[in-house]
Amino acid sequence: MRLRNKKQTRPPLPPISIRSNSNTGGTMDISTVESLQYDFSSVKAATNNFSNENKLGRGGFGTVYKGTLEDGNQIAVKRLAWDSEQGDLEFKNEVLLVAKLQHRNLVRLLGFSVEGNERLLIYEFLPNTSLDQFIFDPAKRTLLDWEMRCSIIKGIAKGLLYLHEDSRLKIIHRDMKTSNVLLDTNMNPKIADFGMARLFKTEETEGDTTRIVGTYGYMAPEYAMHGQFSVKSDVFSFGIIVLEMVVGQKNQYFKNGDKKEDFLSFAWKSWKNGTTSDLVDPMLKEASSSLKDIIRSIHIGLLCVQEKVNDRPTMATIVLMLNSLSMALPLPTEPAFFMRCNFDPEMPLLQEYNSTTRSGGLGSSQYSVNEVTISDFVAR
Ligand SMILES: Nc1ncnc2c1ncn2[C@@H]1O[C@H](COP(=O)(O)OP(=O)(O)OP(=O)(O)O)[C@@H](O)[C@H]1O
Repeated sequence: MRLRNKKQTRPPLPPISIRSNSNTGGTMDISTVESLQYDFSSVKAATNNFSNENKLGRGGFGTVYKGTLEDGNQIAVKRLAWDSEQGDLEFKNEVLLVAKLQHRNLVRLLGFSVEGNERLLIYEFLPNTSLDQFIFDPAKRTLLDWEMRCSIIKGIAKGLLYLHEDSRLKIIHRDMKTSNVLLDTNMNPKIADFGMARLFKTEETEGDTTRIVGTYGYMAPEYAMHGQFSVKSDVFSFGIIVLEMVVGQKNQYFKNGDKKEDFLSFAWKSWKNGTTSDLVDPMLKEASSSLKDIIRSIHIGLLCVQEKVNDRPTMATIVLMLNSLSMALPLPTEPAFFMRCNFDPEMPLLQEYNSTTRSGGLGSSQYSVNEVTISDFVAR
């Protein structure tokens, strides 16, 4: 059941004109807006006044709370750290567009609430939280056997394909990472935070931007360094996720016994030396009879993180590669970031790039390898 909407308390809003990248855009009437609009005070009550006990986590766009509606239904409420100049109407336009994107592998946006400067997004609640909390946790990781990891990888790929090609809009996620993949009760993956670049009024079409939304370690170099984003920068991030799923470690560095090595460098070195199985999570190696399939996933991951943007496959091709084990795969070329030689694991990955490629650049100390979302900075 939906919370009481604002029909009785607000003057009617004008019809909203929907902008769309496709030809299917049109004009949406007031009833559509109102069906998605939640009453602010009811959401506040559902989250117990945005209490700390209900806090699920905090990301680059704001804080997420668990909420329980009067009828007992659970929701996740993202209280946006709103610094955009975007007006109410434009915000509502964008929410309407994003809410229309519905797919089994996307977190469902149920609605929104606006009150003064407050902006809330209301999502379906996913009790198993995010993939990072499983794959990087030594105990929980054991719950993810190869079959499950493979099905999660395929689900993420399908969700991204929908965003890139199959939805009415062409959405480039720009911040794909394991913490943006939520898991439902059946461990079906659902991509979160898609459309945030739209809502925060950063440019959404392919091209150059001076406003970077993304997380170090997952960001394609052309995006991190030059603000150039495309579906292929999402493919790069997807490749990192695939590798992390197989390796069972964050992409910061690879723990090779007592040694720490740069994640992608080690992956590439192992591939070149024909020792790719060294990368595989020992837990998978012990339990699985599908080492060949696991190595194939590493192969696909390496194709996604290739330095040359055009060499990276599209999500459509990746879905095919994942589903058709007999499909021949091209040989990967060197990944991006591989040129780093003297790897210092304490040094954030892109600091080197910042110091060499950005004049003003980022305040380096506040950025870590893959923990921080950069939601808005002027790069050049
Ligand atoms: N719909 C949801 N259901 C359950 N938990 C959620 C939901 N959405 C978010 N969370 C939890 O809240 C945490 C914070 O989410 P949020 O998307 O704000 O941050 P993030 O993904 O960690 O970072 P970023 O903003 O950089 O993407 C997530 O890690 C997840 O555990």
